[in-house]
Amino acid sequence: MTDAVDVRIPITLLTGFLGSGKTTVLNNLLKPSFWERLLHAPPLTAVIMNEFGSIGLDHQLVGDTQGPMALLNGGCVCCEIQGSLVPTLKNLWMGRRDGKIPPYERIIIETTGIADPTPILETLLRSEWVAKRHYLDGVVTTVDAVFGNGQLDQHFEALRQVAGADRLLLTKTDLADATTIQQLESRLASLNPSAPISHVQHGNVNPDNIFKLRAYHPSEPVKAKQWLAADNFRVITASLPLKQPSILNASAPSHGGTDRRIRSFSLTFDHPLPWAGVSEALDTLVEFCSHRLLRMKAIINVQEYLGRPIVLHAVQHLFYPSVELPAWQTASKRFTC
Ligand SMILES: Nc1nc2c(ncn2[C@@H]2O[C@H](COP(=O)(O)OP(=O)(O)OP(=O)(O)O)[C@@H](O)[C@H]2O)c(=O)[nH]1
Repeated sequence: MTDAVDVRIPITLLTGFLGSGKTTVLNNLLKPSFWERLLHAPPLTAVIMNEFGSIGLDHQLVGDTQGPMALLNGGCVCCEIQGSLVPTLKNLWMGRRDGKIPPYERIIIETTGIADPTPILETLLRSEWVAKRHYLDGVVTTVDAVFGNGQLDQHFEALRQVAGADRLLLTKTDLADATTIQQLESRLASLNPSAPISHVQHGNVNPDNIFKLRAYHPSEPVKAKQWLAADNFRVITASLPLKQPSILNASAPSHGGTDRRIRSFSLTFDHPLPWAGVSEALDTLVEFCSHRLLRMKAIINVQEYLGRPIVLHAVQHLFYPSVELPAWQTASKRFTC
C-alpha cells in the first residue's frame, strides 16, 4: 500500500522509562508555536495517555492541544488495562466519524514509564478493527542521557523499550557529559542497531524523527532499506538448508557485548531462497524461539518471486502478512533478516 491510497490513521507509540522526557517531547509536538517555527501547520493529533496511577496527572502537563485527548489510568496498558486500548481507539474513531470530536489526522499513545511496548504492539497489530482504520507508524523511545545507563542495568522494561524502538530519542543531553552520552549511545546501538538515535533537549525534537516512520509499513525499496538498517547489525553468514539449529540458536555477541539479556544480529544469504524453506524456518522459529524473539525484520530474495523483494516482520510470535516491493533498490539481493 502506498501513501497515496492509505487513508488509515497513523499511530505513534511514544514510550521511554520513568521521567525520561516523554511528556516533554509530546508537549512540544502538540504546540502550534513549535510548528510555526518549522513553517508547517501542526497535524491535528489525538493523544492517548496511559498513566499508572488512578488519577492521571500527565495530561495536565500537556499544554495547548487542538486534538482530543483520552486518558487510560489505573494501570499499564501493556498489562492490567491492555483491554482498554482498543475500546479507547474505537471511541475516538466514532467521535471523529460522527463529528463530535475534531478530525484528527494521527494518534500518539504515550505509555507509562514502565510499560513493555511489545504487548501494546500486539494489541494494535492484532486487532482487525484497528488495522482496518489505523496503521502503526512506529515506536519512539525516549532515553534519559543521565540515568539511562543505570535504568538499562536495573529495569528489564527499559531494555525492552529500547529494543522495540524504531527511533531512539536521547533526552537531557544538556545535563550529561560527552563520555556518558557516547557510552550510552554505543550501548543503545548495540541493543537496537536498526533504530536511529537523535539527541533531544527540552523536548525540542525534529518531527521527522517521530512521524511518517512507516516502520511497519515499508512501501518503497528505499524506505525498506532504511527500515532494515542491516548494515548496523553483526552479520552471521548462513547457508542452506534454512532449517538449521545454528540459526535458531544464533547468539552473536552484540556490538558492545555488555547486554547479555538482549542481543541483535542479522543473517544474510547469498542466493535466492525457496519460499517453502523460508516458511519452514519461520515456523520453526515461532515454535521454538518466539518467547525469546522481540522483533524480526527481513527483506527476502525468494526464488519464486525473483526481482520482487518480500518484506516480513514480526513482534514476538506475531508474524505479519508479507509485503511485496516493486523492485530491489541495489544490485544486492541478499536475504537479510
Ligand atoms: N534539563 C532537561 N530536563 C528535561 C529534558 N527533558 C525533560 N526534562 C525534565 O525531566 C522531567 C521529566 O520529564 P517528563 O517529560 O515528565 O518525563 P516522562 O517520561 O513523561 O515522565 P513519566 O511520565 O513520569 O514517565 C521534567 O521535569 C522535564 O522538564 C531535557 O532535555 N533537559
